[in-house]
Amino acid sequence: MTQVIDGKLIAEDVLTGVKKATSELVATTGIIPGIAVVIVGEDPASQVYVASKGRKARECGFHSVQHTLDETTSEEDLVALVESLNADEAIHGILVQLPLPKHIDAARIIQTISPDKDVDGFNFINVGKIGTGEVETAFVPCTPAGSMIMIERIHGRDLSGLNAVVVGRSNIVGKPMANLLLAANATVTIAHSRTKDLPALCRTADILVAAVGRPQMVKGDWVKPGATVIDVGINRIPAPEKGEGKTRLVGDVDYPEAAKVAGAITPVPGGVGPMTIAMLMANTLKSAYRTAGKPVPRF
Ligand SMILES: Nc1nc(=O)c2c([nH]1)NC[C@@H]1CN(c3ccc(C(=O)N[C@@H](CCC(=O)O)C(=O)O)cc3)C=[N+]21
Repeated sequence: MTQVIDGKLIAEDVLTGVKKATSELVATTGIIPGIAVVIVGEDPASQVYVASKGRKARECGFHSVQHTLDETTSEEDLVALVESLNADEAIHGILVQLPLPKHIDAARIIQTISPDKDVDGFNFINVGKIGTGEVETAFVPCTPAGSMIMIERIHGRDLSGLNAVVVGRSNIVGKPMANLLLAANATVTIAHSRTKDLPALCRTADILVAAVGRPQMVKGDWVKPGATVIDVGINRIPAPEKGEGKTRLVGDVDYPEAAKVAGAITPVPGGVGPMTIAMLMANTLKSAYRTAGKPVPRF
């Protein structure tokens, strides 16, 4: 039987640990973990994610602030806001929601966030630490970190002897994911749009991670029987069966087909998405513990 990896459940596990560690930190040091989420513009999908991040942060007992800036905000104003958050002692984690409007240089904004508050793990310092195996002291990007916890539930921490294929080479998911799998001793291949015979390569994977942003691209016959499939995609597609103009969420994997072949698979929704938010809380907690000079709890 195929095991459905329940992201909501595992995320709740992580969040329970975060809540407990937050109470301990507050009780022993008076430090309240603080997170700032910055959003530029009114993209409705982004608003939904940002709202749920704020809600989870408050559930964890964090201090949570949101800055919603106008679509026309200048790059200089955004840099100034990030610098003020860098200097704000009540804030341990800063997240600037991506994508940013075209007139803003996202790379500059990401590098402006202090590496010590970079809970997204996108800053060069954190990217470099993960690339050199310094995973413990880095902020690990939330989606790959959450995916690794799900993989750990199936295979344990040591992936020696397992072939992992990551489809997608983004800085946000594909590359850090590959580095984490490598750090866990998997044999890792990164595939992308220029890869020759992608289906055949995917069939070599004991662990297949789909992070391409193309709805239902990974088909059932790309999956090795018994493999673990991690679907990072979140795509909204038309769902005429639900009524005129309605949509539904699907991943980058053709779930009904792939679920028949896989040993374990993450659904969409309810898979990697909830884990991403949980890891954002875990990273913010980690940052607050570091500020307090206390050993960071592990999840
Ligand atoms: N700096 C930055 N960091 C991010 O981590 C970041 C970002 N920018 N920009 C946008 C994306 C998207 N993202 C999601 C997180 C959780 C769900 C999630 O929990 N999704 C639910 C479904 C939600 C729904 O129904 O729409 C699920 O998969 O079950 C989705 C999307 C984080 N992002």
